[in-house]
Formats: sequence, C-alpha cells, structure tokens
Amino acid sequence: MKNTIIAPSILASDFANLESESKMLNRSEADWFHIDIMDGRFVPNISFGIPVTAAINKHAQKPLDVHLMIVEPEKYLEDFKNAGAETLTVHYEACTHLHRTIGQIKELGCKAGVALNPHTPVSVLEDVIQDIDLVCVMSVNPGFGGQKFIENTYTKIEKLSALIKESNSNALIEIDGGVNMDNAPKLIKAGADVLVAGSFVFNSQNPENTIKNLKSINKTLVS
Ligand SMILES: O=C(CO)[C@H](O)[C@H](O)COP(=O)(O)O
Repeated sequence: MKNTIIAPSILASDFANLESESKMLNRSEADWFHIDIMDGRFVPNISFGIPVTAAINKHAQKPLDVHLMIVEPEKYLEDFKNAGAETLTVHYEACTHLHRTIGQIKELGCKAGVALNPHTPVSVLEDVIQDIDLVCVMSVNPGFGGQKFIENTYTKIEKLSALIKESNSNALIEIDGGVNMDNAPKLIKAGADVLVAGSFVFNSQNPENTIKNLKSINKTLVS
C-alpha cells in the first residue's frame, strides 16, 4: 500500500500561536502544511493571506500546500510563491482561463493543483489532467472547517482515479473536508493520495498523536 500524505490544515490551528503550532507539525509525522486562503468572495469566509503564509513559512520545515479559495487567483500566484508555497491549488470554479493559470503556476516553479467543489464533476478536468500535479476534491462545501463529510466523495475519487489512469497523469488525489479516522481508511482504499485534516487534528487532545494515527492507517490496510 502506498504512503498516504497527511496535510494538517492550519485553518483549525491556534492563530495566536502559529510558531508553536508549526513546530508541532515539524515534530509530527505530517508531510505537508495545508494553508487555506479564503477571500470572503469565492467562499463566505475570510481566513488569512500572504503575510501570514510567509510567517508560517519562517517556521515550517515541510512543504506548504496552499489552497486558494479566492476569485482571480492568477493575480496572487507570485506573491504566494514568494511567501513559500510549494503547491498552489486554484479552484476550477474560480478560473475562466484554467489552462493559462496552470501554466502560470508551473512557470513559477510550483506544483499545480486544481480544486473541485462538491457539485463539480471530475470530467471538467479531462483536458488538463495531464498538466496538473494534484486534484483537490472538496468533501465539504469550501469556506469553513469542522463540516460534515459528503459521502458522494468516494464515488468521485473512483471516477477521478479512472480519469488519471486513462490519461497517464501523475496527479495526486487530495481530499479536503471532514476527514477523520472513521472515513480515512475508506478514502485511502478508494484512491486518495493526500488527506487534509483540520479540526480532527487540531481539536484533538494530542494533535501529534492524531497525525501519527492517520499516518499509520496504511500499515493496517492490505495492499
Ligand atoms: O478547505 C477547507 C475548508 O474550506 C479546510 O481545509 C477543510 O474544511 C478542512 O477542515 P476540516 O478537517 O475541519 O473539515
């Protein structure tokens, strides 16, 4: 069984203690830092932006996976790259010229991700799937942490896995929203490569241990 990437979402962390939260993630078995950028326009919530991302990057010793839940993301790609982003994920629903935006991300030297809202079918990615490094499947409606996982996600992962395979794409499948120890094994079995977990990690008694438990799921699954 492949090694699942665990990307805790900073959105659920203690914003007054980002240095210690970052150090906890450095110590933990987390693979990436997931950074949720919300603009109050694409989604009905505002999180934080470029300076806070750069501040987290000062302490992070792992790649920053930056999820842009914003309109006109192409205007800010370079700023987020300079703030430390390794992966830049834009929303399909926010990009009129998605192919151009993907090209801009790659020209910056970042990995390119595309996120899909729950209502958006994976088939919209048919003509760009070979150009991207990651598909972020939203398993909640974006904008808030702590929401209930949408069960249709499993079917969507299966359809996306088939599309990736038939297109000879190397894109990773990332699942974002409502991920916990109950649904994570089924998500991995369905084909998820990256699990984003916010409240399940940061609201737990021992976040480091919770990350360890998520990371160890692979070992319990028969390949
Ligand atoms: O993108 C997001 C919300 O738009 C968050 O990353 C996502 O909701 C993860 O948080 P949680 O694990 O608490 O559901």
